[in-house]
Amino acid sequence: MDKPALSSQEIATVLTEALPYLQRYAGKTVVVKYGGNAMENDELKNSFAQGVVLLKAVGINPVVVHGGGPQIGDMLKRLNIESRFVQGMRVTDSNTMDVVQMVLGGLVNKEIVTLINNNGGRAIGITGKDGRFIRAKRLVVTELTPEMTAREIIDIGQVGEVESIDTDIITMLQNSDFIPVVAPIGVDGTGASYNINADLVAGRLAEELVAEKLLLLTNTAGLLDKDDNLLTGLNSEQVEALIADGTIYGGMLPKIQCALNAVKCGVKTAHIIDGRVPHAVLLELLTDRGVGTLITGDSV
Ligand SMILES: Nc1ncnc2c1ncn2[C@@H]1O[C@H](COP(=O)(O)OP(=O)(O)O)[C@@H](O)[C@H]1O
Ligand SMILES: CC(=O)N[C@@H](CCC(=O)OP(=O)(O)O)C(=O)O
Repeated sequence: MDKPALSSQEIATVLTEALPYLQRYAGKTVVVKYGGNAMENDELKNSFAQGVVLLKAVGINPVVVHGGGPQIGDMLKRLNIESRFVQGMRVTDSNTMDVVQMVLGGLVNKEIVTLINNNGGRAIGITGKDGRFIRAKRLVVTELTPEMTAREIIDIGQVGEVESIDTDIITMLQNSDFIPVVAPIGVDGTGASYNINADLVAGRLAEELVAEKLLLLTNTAGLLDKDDNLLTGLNSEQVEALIADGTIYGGMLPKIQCALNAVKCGVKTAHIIDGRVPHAVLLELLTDRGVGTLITGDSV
């Protein structure tokens, strides 16, 4: 069925609605985290790539950080390697690390690069090992179960946290009109690889670049309350309360933590948005319609 055409006036309204946003964000950096769960189908992936290319074309600097958790999970299953998560992080032994590098650095990264390039952009895909630009260290995870008398460290293998980020390679690519596409793999001083949750990389990169915005695309309407209602705006105290009462759990934990850290560290706003909505990035950035949860450092 043909899509209903917009009238000329409606088209003009859409374009003029975008004008103040285009003026506000021109020359600014926007870090977009594209979660593996939001890469549901080809149409969605292509509309994401179109949005990123459009931003670059109008003088905004998008930096894409992608995940690929479900894609890693599928490949591990095909290879009969069992996988489990502890506090939202994939336990990563050396076989799993190999698969993480193949899937994130190879398949997913190059698929996004290809989609952006096919839509007329110029994307360059990198992992944190390129130029050693994401320095990582082992993430220490602890737990306290009723049987324990004190918190204990759990070994989750080659899972990393970001130690430092050298933004030179990103700014160099931006200045040459390329769109950086970053896979969340870090490296330590010995050259060992680390599997880092993509939200953590996106948040830290947004901080280091002092980005205007951090957009975290996921597979929910945003942050939901216990009755699945969308929470449109939250500050750090409200978020802490929702973590404490169990409303925020699993994969949403690193997402919300990195959004909070980012806004505390100078990123103007962070948004958790519905990556299942076609053109979610453009709707969030260039229209009056926000499409998810806004996180700010202060009261909202
Ligand atoms: N309060 C919450 N609101 C929305 N989603 C939540 C919440 N708490 C936990 N989640 C879970 O977090 C998931 C998103 O995180 P994740 O699976 O890591 O996605 P992504 O691949 O986009 O990073 C949601 O699909 C949902 O299952
Ligand atoms: C340590 C850890 O859990 N790393 C993630 C990296 C990918 C990721 O973060 O992907 P999403 O954004 O799609 O969830 C993983 O192995 O799944």
